[in-house]
Amino acid sequence: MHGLIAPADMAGARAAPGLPAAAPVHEDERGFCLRIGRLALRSLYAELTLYPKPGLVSLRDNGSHDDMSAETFMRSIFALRHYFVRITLAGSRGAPFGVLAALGIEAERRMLAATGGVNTHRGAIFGLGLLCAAIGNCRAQGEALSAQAIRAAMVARWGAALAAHARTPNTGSHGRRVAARHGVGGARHEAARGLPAVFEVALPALRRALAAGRGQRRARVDTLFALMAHIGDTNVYHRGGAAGAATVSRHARAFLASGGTGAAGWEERAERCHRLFVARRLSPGGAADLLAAACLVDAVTAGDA
Ligand SMILES: CC(C)(COP(=O)(O)OP(=O)(O)OC[C@H]1O[C@@H](n2cnc3c(N)ncnc32)[C@H](O[C@H]2O[C@H](COP(=O)(O)OP(=O)(O)OP(=O)(O)O)[C@@H](O)[C@H]2O)[C@@H]1O)[C@@H](O)C(=O)NCCC(=O)NCCS
Ligand SMILES: Nc1ncnc2[nH]cnc12
Repeated sequence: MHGLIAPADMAGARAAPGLPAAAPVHEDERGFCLRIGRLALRSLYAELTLYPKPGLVSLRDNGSHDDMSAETFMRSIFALRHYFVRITLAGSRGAPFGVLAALGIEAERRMLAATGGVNTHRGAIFGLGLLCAAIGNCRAQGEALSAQAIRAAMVARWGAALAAHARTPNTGSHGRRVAARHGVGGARHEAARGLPAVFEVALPALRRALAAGRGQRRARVDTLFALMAHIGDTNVYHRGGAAGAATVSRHARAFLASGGTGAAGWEERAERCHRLFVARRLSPGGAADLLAAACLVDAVTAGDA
C-alpha cells in the first residue's frame, strides 16, 4: 500500500469539490492526510486479504460472488487512493456533510469506473470516509486521536446531518428494499447512531483478541464473526432474506461460543462456515466494511498515523 499515495494527491485534494481551492495545505496537515489515506487503503487491503471470511471475496476465492474477485477489489482500492486523503482534509477543515457526500459520490463514480460497474466498496466509501473526516477533524481541534474522541468528533460535527440522511429515502438501492421489507436500517442508520458496530462491537473484539495474543489474522477473524453476530447487514438480507440473516447470525454466534480463533480447529470451523455461506449465496459485505473501519481506527489510535 505504501506507494499508492503520492504527494500529488494533495494537489488533488485542494481541487476537491466544495473545498476552497485557494486554501493552502500546510506541510504537517498534508503529511497527516496522506498518512490517514494510506491507513484507510491498508485497512481495505487487510479486509480483502483476510481468510477465512464466510461468503466474502479473498485472495483464496470469490466467495458468494459471480461478479467480482480479489482483482476487482484491488482495482477499487487503487481508485480510492485520492478520496481518503481528500475527505480527511475536508474533515480537518470542518466541511459540512454535503461536501463529504459529494466527495463520496465522486469516489463511488471512480470505483465503478475502475470495477466495470461493480459495487465493491460503496458502503466502505461511506463508513471509512466518515471516519477519515472525523479523524481529520479531531486532529484539527487538537484532540488526542482516541476512539472516543474520533466518535465524538463525528457525532458533534455531522450527527444531525447523518440522522437526516438516515431518514431520506434510499435512491433505488438494496438498502431501501431491505429497510422496507425487513425494517433493517443498514449503513445509514449505523452512521446515524455513531457507528456502534465499530466502536462498541468490532474495536473491543479486535483489542480483546490482540490482548489475548492471537495476532492480527486471528483477531480480525474473531472481529468479523462478532460483527456478523451483531449487525443487520443489508447485503445478507438482500440476498437471503430474514432466514439468511438468521443463518449468518446463528453460525457466527456458534463460532464465537466455541472459543472463536482461540479454540483448536477454529480454521476448519471457519472454512466450513465459508462453504455453507457460499452454498447459500450469503455475503456479509457490511460486516466486511465495518471490520475494515475497526482496523483503521485501531491503527490510528495505536499511533500509526
Ligand atoms: C450511505 C449510502 C452508502 C447508503 O447506501 P444504501 O442506501 O444502499 O444503504 P445500504 O444498502 O444499507 O448500505 C450500502 C452498503 O453499506 C454496506 N452495509 C450493509 N449493511 C451495513 C450495516 N449494517 N452497517 C454498515 N454498512 C453496511 C454494504 O456495503 C458493502 O457491500 C457491498 C458489496 O457487497 P454486494 O453483496 O456485492 O453488494 P451489491 O452489489 O449491492 O449486491 P449484489 O447485487 O451483488 O447482490 C459494497 O457496497 C460494500 O461496501 C451495503 O451494500 C448511500 O446512501 C450514500 O449516501 N452514499 C454517498 C454518500 C457518501 O458516500 N458519503 C461519504 C462520506 S459521508
Ligand atoms: N471481501 C468482500 N467480499 C464481498 N463483499 C465485500 N464488501 C466489502 N468487502 C467485501
